[in-house]
Amino acid sequence: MIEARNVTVTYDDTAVLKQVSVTITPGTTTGITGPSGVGKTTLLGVLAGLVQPHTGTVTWDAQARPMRGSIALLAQHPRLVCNPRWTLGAIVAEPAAIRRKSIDVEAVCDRVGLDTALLRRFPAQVSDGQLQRACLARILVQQPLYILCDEPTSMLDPIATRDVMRLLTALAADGAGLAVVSHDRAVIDALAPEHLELRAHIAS
Ligand SMILES: Nc1ncnc2c1ncn2[C@@H]1O[C@H](COP(=O)(O)OP(=O)(O)OP(=O)(O)O)[C@@H](O)[C@H]1O
Repeated sequence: MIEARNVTVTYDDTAVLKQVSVTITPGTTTGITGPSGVGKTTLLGVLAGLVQPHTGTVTWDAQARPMRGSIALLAQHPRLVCNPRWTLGAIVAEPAAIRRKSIDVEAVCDRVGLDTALLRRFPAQVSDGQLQRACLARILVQQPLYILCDEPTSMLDPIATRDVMRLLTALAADGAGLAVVSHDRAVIDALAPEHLELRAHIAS
């Protein structure tokens, strides 16, 4: 499990997260909600090992660092994190290429509802929702222990939102530990009966 204990993150002398504790457990989904700017994305960064807390501790399966390939981040704006020079096919297949493993691309695309014809295109040639599906397909290929999702449905229509929520639920049922950030309480309530509500506080 990922355990964050009494984590404080400060930017420019302003405390964004203050004494926050949360545990991400394999096979369960933990919702993280709260108003804009309260520190939800920052907390995901801490859980991913990308943001160093100023005080407090984070451990990954009792280790001081996450195991390589054990965490996948589903970004709020996939366009900002996907390499624009890579086709969707390369983006999806990279985790398998690193491990020199073969994958059933059709099965993976089918599971996330991505038309395989889009795999030849570059990120600039597909919609946000299609790119989001490619990122989900990449996560299926990676098979991480933990999936950290930042507003996973914010760019999707209601049908795509339902599909993504079903997929995330299935991934947790398969044993992944999920953290899902959303400002939408309906999404959090549907995915994660257990949730952490971050509240704005007076900076000090
Ligand atoms: N690298 C940084 N340097 C300085 N301030 C930052 C940095 N990253 C985030 N912040 C600030 O920290 C606060 C929390 O940002 P964060 O993105 O974690 O909030 P959030 O709850 O995810 O917001 P939203 O719901 O709008 O996406 C914001 O006030 C933001 O301006």
